[in-house]
Amino acid sequence: MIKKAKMSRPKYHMGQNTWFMVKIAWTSGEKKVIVLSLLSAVLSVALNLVNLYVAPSILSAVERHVPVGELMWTIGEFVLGLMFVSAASEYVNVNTLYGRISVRREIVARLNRKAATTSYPNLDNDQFRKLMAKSRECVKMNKSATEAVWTTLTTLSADLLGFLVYISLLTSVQPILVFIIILTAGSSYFIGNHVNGYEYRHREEEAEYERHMTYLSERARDLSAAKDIRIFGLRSWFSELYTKAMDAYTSFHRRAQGVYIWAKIADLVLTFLRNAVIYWYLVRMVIKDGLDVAEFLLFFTAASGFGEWVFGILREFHILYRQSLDISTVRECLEFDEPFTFEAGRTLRSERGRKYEIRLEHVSFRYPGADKNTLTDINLTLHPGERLAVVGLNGAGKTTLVYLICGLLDPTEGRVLLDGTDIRDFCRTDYYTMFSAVFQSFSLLAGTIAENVAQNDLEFDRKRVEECIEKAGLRAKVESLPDGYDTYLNREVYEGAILLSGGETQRLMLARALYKDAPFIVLDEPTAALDPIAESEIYQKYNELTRGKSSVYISHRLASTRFCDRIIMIDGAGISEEGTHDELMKLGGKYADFYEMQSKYYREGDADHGEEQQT
Ligand SMILES: Nc1ncnc2c1ncn2[C@@H]1O[C@H](COP(=O)(O)OP(=O)(O)OP(=O)(O)O)[C@@H](O)[C@H]1O
Repeated sequence: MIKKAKMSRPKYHMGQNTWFMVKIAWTSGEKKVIVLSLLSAVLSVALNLVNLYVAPSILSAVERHVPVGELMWTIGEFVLGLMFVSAASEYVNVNTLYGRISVRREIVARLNRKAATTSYPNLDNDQFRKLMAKSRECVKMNKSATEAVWTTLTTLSADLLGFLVYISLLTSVQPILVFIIILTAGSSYFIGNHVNGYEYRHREEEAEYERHMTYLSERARDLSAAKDIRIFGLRSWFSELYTKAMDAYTSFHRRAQGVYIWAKIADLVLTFLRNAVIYWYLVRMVIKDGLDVAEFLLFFTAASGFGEWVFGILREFHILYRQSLDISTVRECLEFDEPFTFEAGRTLRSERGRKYEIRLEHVSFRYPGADKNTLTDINLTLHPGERLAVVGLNGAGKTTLVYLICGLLDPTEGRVLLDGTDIRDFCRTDYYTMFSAVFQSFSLLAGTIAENVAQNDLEFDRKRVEECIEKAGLRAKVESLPDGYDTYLNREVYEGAILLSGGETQRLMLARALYKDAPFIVLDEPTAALDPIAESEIYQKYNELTRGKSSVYISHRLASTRFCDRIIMIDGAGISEEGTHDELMKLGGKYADFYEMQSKYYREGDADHGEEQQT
């Protein structure tokens, strides 16, 4: 059973979204998109009018027995007119394409900016994530709403202009004709629209059948499934499933075709009625008012064409309505509320060599939707220049604490203060400049090793990059590569790029943190992927790596936290123990238990190993 997703009302209507697109084109230096769209509409109506008048004018000249020269002149004028308008129209259409792509690209850039700079909690917010995913669909291709809307606006403008021109022509003949044509074309449109909307209304159902068939045919070809298919003799089961899916899909389309036939019949009947009425009126005018053949042809063609304009206006409004829903989605995503303050906050410049203090006052934090706090009533001061270790079991809240310190999350209760000022008052982007960090999940960009360390592809201090790579213990590896510091990372983008191991990547991230040289350094399990030798090397260098900075260090290996000035143990939502390694060992609490447990494991491991070797 396919569930229908509940559609919420769009925030912006058609007019507002059209204005939004016009404003983007205007401000992004693509004014010509607007001008060319209007020009294209005018040319399209002009072309239609030339075509409308060509046959009646020549017929009228023939009827009046004008000299051959004059007749040829009339024909020549129309041919030239048609050529000129068609060429101009083609020129405009070709030239409008790149501008439209540019406007769409501007929206893509805005979405990318939003995704990269939005407040961290938004990335965890379902509504924001859905809006972002939907928005990406709305900017993906030429036929996406943010580009195709220009075609709709152009066609709609042409339809409206054509409608006005034709209405003035036809009301001069018979106003009632105008009314009848609007009525029949309108009815034909609404019936057709309702019926043709069948596929749109059932698109989820159709997509489900398609997904099912694609899955089955892909699995049948999939190498990893090939063994099971053969060993377990799944071929006939697969065929049966595929036949069932195909039958369901065919039956869906048969149902849809059955519905469409009624739209066709309704359209035929209405067109027949409309033409019959037009013929009747015009024939009556020929008999009663002496309308000549050329005029008859002109008015009959105009009356039939008028229906097209009416139909076109309704159709384009409908398309615009759907595109407007997509544009509204993009706007809602771009305008998604930011829980943090950025430009409006106080500016903050990190001063080289200056040491700062961070204080957490009665800080509690609960993830949205969670039924209990991850952290409760934390009071903690990270003193200037202090090296603080945070330890605790899995899920105790260590990373969450670090996110609160770094300003990636805001407390649900309490405050985080930087030198006495609530960090919510600062521009958050400025606040982030205070931190160098190595998190558990890291991000390598498609660029060279040097660019990844400097986080910049334009200007960077190459010597400092090399020093940081050296400190992080990656120099030998980097220098062994043919392109050294200019070696590309990320094989998805660069052919021949290299793949670093987990430990090498972690060292690279450490080099990046060192290069940034911020007042605070945050290391969340920075040695988890390192081998014991590399890990011990980092511990030995820890003083040097964090010299002149305050640091927060998370680790599960308690032996590695001994060199920190203070250790806090997080347990059951709060800080349960606090002190130096020796103080905590003396206390004999959980820290001491865990430490003993780990040391025992290693000692026993060594003993077992030793025994094994002896036997
Ligand atoms: N985005 C999130 N939404 C909801 N709950 C979350 C989210 N991130 C973490 N949590 C929950 O918060 C708790 C603390 O997570 P956190 O990652 O801070 O723990 P940790 O002590 O760093 O764990 P580990 O040692 O495994 O890295 C966990 O129970 C986790 O499931």
